[in-house]
Amino acid sequence: MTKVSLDAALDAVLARATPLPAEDVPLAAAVGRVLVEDVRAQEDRPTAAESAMDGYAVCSSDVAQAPVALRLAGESQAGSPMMGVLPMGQVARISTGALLPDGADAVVRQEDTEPAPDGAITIAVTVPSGYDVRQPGEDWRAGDVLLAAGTQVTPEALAPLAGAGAATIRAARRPRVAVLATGDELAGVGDVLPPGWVRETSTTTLPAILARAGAETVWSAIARDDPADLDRALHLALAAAPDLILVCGGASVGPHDIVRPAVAQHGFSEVFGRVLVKPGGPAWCAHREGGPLLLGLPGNPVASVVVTHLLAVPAVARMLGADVPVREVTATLTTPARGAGPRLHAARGRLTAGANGWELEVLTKQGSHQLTSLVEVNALALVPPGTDTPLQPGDTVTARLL
Ligand SMILES: Nc1nc2c(c(=O)[nH]1)N[C@H]1C(S)=C(S)[C@@H](COP(=O)(O)OP(=O)(O)OC[C@H]3O[C@@H](n4cnc5c(N)ncnc54)[C@H](O)[C@@H]3O)O[C@H]1N2
Ligand code: MOO
Repeated sequence: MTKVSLDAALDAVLARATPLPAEDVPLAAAVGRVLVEDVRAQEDRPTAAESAMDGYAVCSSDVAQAPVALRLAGESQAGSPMMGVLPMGQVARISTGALLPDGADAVVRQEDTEPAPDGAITIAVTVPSGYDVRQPGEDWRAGDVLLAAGTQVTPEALAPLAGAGAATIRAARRPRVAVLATGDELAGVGDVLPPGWVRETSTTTLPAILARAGAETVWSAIARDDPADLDRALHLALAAAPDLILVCGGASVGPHDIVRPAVAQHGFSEVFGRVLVKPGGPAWCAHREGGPLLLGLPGNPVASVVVTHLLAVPAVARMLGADVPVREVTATLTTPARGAGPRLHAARGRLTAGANGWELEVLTKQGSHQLTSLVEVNALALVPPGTDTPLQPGDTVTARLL
């Protein structure tokens, strides 16, 4: 069984996590997807000169001697432009976003006008040409690349995509994940808890973490520590055509840890067998030609969460075609942080913005069976291997954001 550093484990996982085939994605479902093609604007934005304010479209030379009363020629509303040309010496009522009539070159705001006798309008101020006018193409020109291939779509970027007429985008499809929890002692969240059993947490938690990363869980189940049950569950998991399988539990060295041989029977070969990280030491990885990738997660529920963040989330990012983001900051410890001998210690912590930069509190109850710290955790303190003396408050540590 090969034991590797966390960096080597991540390299091995990423080497086997390739971007998935592209598909057309409706805009409403595009957040988190990574573009495989540039998105170009279909037309200029704005398409023509339009008003930035509610008021009156004028010819700036007509109001050079303001105050001046001018005849009202008509109205240009957003969506219903004024037809024809604005006659010299006249104004047109205009609303924000309405097309500027031909012959006008500026807008006077409503507040700077007053009604005058006979339906005329008194313009109280002078305005230069172009005043309060949105110029055609000032946002972008037809054909401009708005989002380049490789960009990951954010909720905010939906506005320019929609504004540019991109009803669909081309992006790698979402990774499909299967999650299998194993153990005779696992009870469902709503079940009566028999003595000696424990409520199963991973089939709820891990899909949620991976959904945030952009994956969809297409299958999940609990299997018993029984070769036939496990074999059947693996058949079903594979039938769901996943790109990534997470198998939780049975990773360690006990007599009921039968997952590795069961997986091998399905044609998988081991990529690595243990990782020098705490929690998560028994994490392992297996692969078979043509996929899927399989990550074996330690049963201890916190270890499975930590390994999902450290290895499965980057794999999902790579399958989506994204750069694997390094979301790390240097933080000052407000509590001690222990090392874990030759292993990297990924201690659950709470990162906050202090007066002098990021501060990290290592949370209490660091046992990998203890769920309490997951209520507050928002970062992992990465204490390097070989840290024999605990780090102290005031020392700095690398914090990985979750
Ligand atoms: N002799 C050794 N014993 C153990 C070692 C070791 O190196 N030598 N490693 C320890 C570490 S570290 C971990 S982590 C666990 C991992 O063990 P397994 O992957 O075989 O997990 P299980 O034995 O099946 O379960 C461990 C623990 O977690 C609970 N569990 C399991 N699955 C779930 C789930 N889906 N939801 C909630 N809780 C779960 C299970 O009831 C056990 O309490 O091994 C140590 N032992
Ligand atoms: O490393 Mo285990 O994964 O501590 O609980």
